[in-house]
Amino acid sequence: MLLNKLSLLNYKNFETETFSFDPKINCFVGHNGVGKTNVLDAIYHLSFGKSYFNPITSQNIKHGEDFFVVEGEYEKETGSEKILVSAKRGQKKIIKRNAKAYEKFSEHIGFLPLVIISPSDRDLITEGSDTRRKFIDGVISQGDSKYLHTLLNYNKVLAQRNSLLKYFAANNTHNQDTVDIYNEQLHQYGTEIFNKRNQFLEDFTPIFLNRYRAISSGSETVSLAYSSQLKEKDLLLLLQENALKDKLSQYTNFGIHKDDLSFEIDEHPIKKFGSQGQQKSYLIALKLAQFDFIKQQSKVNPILLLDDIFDKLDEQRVEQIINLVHDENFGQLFISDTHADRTENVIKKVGQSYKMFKL
Ligand SMILES: Nc1ncnc2c1ncn2[C@@H]1O[C@H](COP(=O)(O)OP(=O)(O)OP(=O)(O)O)[C@@H](O)[C@H]1O
Repeated sequence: MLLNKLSLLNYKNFETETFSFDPKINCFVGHNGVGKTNVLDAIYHLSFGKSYFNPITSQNIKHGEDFFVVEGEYEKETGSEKILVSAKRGQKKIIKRNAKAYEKFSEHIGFLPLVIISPSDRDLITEGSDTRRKFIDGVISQGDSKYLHTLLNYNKVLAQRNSLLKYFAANNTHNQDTVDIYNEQLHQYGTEIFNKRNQFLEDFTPIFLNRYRAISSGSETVSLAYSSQLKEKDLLLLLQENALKDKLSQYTNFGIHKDDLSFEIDEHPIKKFGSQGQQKSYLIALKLAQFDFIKQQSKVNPILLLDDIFDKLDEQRVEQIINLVHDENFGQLFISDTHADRTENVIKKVGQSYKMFKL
């Protein structure tokens, strides 16, 4: 899969801009704030229908403008594809594939597999469990559209159940039969998601450990574990047994919305005990494993975006990663960096075709 051409109109700091890409390596270089990350984000937008960095659509429209359009021309094994994402202030975003609008954005997820490695990945270690659940969901969804659909259903029922609990508390009333209907639905969707997450971790962990070993030369042991209340008990039982707790807290205390991943190094949480370098290596191993996993599932090389790589990696490690595209294993690579010379020196060594874009 290749992205041949990208056109931007009023996207963040770009008014109108068109880029024609190299099939292997593309580098965006320039001073801070010129829009290097924004170009990568536009490419991300075409795969996921949203920004990786700023989920508020209106803030992705250029200041003072009314709308943005991002358009990409791809070459897939099945033929060429034109994907367009557009947003107008106050209106619903539109995603079109070959001029036909998607009814549901979820149908588009996984069509253009993509992995991004960015300094903001550190949120996976530092932020709450929500960020880690999003990571798991993102990886699974790219290869399993039914999973995303089930997850959306689960979240809808969960929101309804929470509103109902609040409504009962506000009106000093309670109807367990209605709660039970939601319990059944949460149980059905939640168990399906739990099973898929569990299976995913089983498949993904060895891939991740392999990647970490390769990056760190095996000097420390790391682990990745999935924690879920559903490992202890069936969700329906948990919901029934904790009915009073939910009633008092006006909130659903049990379910897959409480799942988390634990990241450990030598059996201690990496957040507290990992050095900065170890944390970086852990995150890169996670992302490269994501790449391997999606590739295994979709049988295509995902597009790889490396944002601000030298912020995250030393020169040797960048070279090591860029070398990966030398193999047939990797597909098209997009890189952003502040120093043109530094990036070009590393890329030249790889001996692949490349294109530099000075912004
Ligand atoms: N909606 C918007 N309208 C206009 N400009 C915007 C909008 N959103 C972001 N920007 C501008 O985009 C620029 C940041 O772009 P970006 O993050 O791509 O920079 P960068 O080249 O990657 O910089 P760095 O090297 O510091 O990472 C800032 O100048 C910011 O003001």
